Amino acid sequence: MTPARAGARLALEGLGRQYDGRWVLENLDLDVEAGSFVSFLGPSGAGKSTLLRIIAGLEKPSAGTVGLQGEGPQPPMVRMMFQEDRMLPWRSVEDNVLLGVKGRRDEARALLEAVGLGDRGGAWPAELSGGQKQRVALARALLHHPELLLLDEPFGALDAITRIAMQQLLERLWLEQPRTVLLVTHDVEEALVLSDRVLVLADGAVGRDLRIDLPRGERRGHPRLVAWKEELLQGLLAPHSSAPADV
Ligand SMILES: Nc1ncnc2c1ncn2[C@@H]1O[C@H](COP(=O)(O)OP(=O)(O)OP(=O)(O)O)[C@@H](O)[C@H]1O
Repeated sequence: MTPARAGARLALEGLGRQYDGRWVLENLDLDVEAGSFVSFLGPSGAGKSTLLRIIAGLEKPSAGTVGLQGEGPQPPMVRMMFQEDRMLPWRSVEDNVLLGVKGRRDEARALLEAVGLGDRGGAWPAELSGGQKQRVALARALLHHPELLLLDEPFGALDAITRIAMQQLLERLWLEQPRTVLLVTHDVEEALVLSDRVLVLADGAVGRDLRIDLPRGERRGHPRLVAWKEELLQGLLAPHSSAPADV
């Protein structure tokens, strides 16, 4: 039984974004419950990153609104994590976690411990593996106690084993601390294993909205998960054959 969770509630209404007269997102309506873990799949160019950037406030929509309701009256804290680590190479790992933050060194150390890098705080970014750098990026995002965590292909550059380890880490941290998570991924299994809900973006809107009600921990290899994966892959492959320019 999943406990009642906090985190930000998200409401998108009539959201649209156009570039050079072409609508990448169009009239998109979406409600995301506080504390839920939602993944976005979709063919390349479907607008997944654009959507996350708009929700993060890094980009303005051409139409519609983004409604964010946090736990208190103030706007919720939102943090975004990207595929590349975006660390400053001349600062230590610990100082990278503390980027833009005064003090709170003990908290940064505790977070590095939580992501399995308790002994690497004094290292330079160049001394870390790709997976370790993404752990640092996760610690840096979590230091801000985001009520909404936006993850844009955070494990896309990692090998398959490291990727599964990172998925497990992310899930553990999410179960320990309530927050809303939106994950953009190309990995259908990653989406199905981690999410309460999987959304497929296609033609500027939500084409598929799947609730994953299988118990966490029993998902990998579960027949229903395998069937969903097959179905989603078929759907994702279909548009590619008719629109090779978007692949
Ligand atoms: N700043 C921009 N100027 C012009 N076009 C843009 C800009 N940003 C994104 N686009 C276009 O918008 C569409 C959606 O891009 P976006 O990066 O959001 O897709 P995506 O679903 O995240 O793709 P991918 O899975 O390949 O990362 C693409 O056709 C892209 O070329």
